[in-house]
Amino acid sequence: MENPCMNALPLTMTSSQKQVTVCIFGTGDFGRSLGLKMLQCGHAVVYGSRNPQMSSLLPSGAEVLSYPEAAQKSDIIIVAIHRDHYNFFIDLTEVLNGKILVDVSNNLKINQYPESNAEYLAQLVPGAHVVKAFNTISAWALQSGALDASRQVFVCGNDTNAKHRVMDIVRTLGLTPLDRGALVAAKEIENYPLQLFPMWRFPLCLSAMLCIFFFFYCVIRDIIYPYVYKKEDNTFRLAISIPNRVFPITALVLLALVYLPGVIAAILQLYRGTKYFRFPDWLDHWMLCRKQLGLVALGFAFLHVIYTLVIPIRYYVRWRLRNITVTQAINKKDDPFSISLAWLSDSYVSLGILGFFLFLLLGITSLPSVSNMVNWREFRFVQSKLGYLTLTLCTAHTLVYGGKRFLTPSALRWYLPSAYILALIAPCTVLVVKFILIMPCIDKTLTRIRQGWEKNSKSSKPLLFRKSDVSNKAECTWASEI
Ligand SMILES: NC(=O)C1=CN([C@@H]2O[C@H](COP(=O)(O)OP(=O)(O)OC[C@H]3O[C@@H](n4cnc5c(N)ncnc54)[C@H](OP(=O)(O)O)[C@@H]3O)[C@@H](O)[C@H]2O)C=CC1
Ligand SMILES: [Cu+2]
Repeated sequence: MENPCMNALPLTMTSSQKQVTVCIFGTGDFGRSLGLKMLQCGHAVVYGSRNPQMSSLLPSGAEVLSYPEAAQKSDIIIVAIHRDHYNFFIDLTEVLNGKILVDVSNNLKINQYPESNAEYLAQLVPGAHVVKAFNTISAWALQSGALDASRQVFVCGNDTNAKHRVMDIVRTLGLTPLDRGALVAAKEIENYPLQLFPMWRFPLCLSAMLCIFFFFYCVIRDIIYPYVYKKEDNTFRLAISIPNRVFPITALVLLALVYLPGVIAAILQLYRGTKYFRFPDWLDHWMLCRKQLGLVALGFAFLHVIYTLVIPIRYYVRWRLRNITVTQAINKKDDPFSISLAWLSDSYVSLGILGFFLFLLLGITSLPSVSNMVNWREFRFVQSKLGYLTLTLCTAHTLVYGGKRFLTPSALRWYLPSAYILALIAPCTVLVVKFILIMPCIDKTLTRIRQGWEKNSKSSKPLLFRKSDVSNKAECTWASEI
């Protein structure tokens, strides 16, 4: 069987680093799991507990003592206790002097206390070197070995030596330490496990809103309108026809919204004549979640593909085809073959296939494992050039589908145009503005601005960059160009 600890050991580790005696305060779930992992990885473990005799279910091979006794056995003490119970540390300040205290605690709410738990511990035991670590690893993951998704351990602390010793222990457990700097970073580290998909919230809410809007729009046009005017019951369209309209529309609008902030940012930079100005908050946030927007759009495009593939087996479609054929046979009259319709239909399908293929390619290259393997230029090429090509193909796919139908007055129902017309507004706007921006005269100015040139170089002072600005652009892996 594979050794649970050794599969990720760094090459530089020496055997002496492995044989550390670690003290763990608290014999609860986390203390037990971490102790077991440490024992498996060759460390000696001494537990500190309120009731050493009562402690059960502890990993065999570990010693259990009272808190003050256990503290004397090691100079690294992992505090696997909830913050509410830290008071007893006041009585241990002497014995903990000069020791490394590792705070693993989490809270129930973001920013629950004015200071981080680690800083609070440091205030209680001023003589100790407090290091924050391990809070992003769950007891369950430690026990089950299911650490693939969360091998990273954020570490921070004011004493560099103490921090490095903790990072060495983290490595011996087969985990990857990430140095987050001084102890002030503890608050951010403690908030991290409490976040619920922060970057996904906006894309998911937006797509839900778009879906709901277009769903009701289509219901009014395709179900209520025929019922009112022709007494036709089209409610069966709720199952496939309408979703297969809502999903591609949502996908196309979301894909356009991936590229819209980049276009807005370019216009802002041109207008201000400098890149050294902050973008407004909303634009900043929008740019940071472009990758998630793109992936949600890809999900909807996927649904559209599946819904389209089942069209030939639908009862309604088979009935209509049979009916048309029978009617033509009875009337002894057939439809002449229309070359233009054949062209339209084939181009529509072909544009859809190519658009979806490039869409998939964009999605795949935005995955960290793939994007880490390409250089910045290759990445920009895929995300920007291929991205715009995808948007163009998908927009053309929709335009060809509608053809002239979109513009005939009979397409209006209660003055409402086809939902596809609305869907085309965002992508067409992005493509037209982008087309203007890549005109040589404008593109030249924009490139100069991005290289640091300023229109009013004397008056404009550089402001601090934001996360989404140039320095961190690489983080945003769906669309990289602004
Ligand atoms: N469970 C998890 O998956 C994770 C937990 N953590 C953090 O690890 C710490 C421990 O969590 P967990 O093991 O789940 O919690 P538990 O409630 O299971 O264990 C807490 C331990 O704290 C000790 N303790 C000390 N003083 C007191 C007191 N006054 N009242 C109650 N218990 C006391 C107890 O050990 P004894 O009886 O031996 O004194 C107790 O077993 C927490 O800060 C938590 O946020 C972090 C990441 C993941
Ligand atoms: Cu389509």
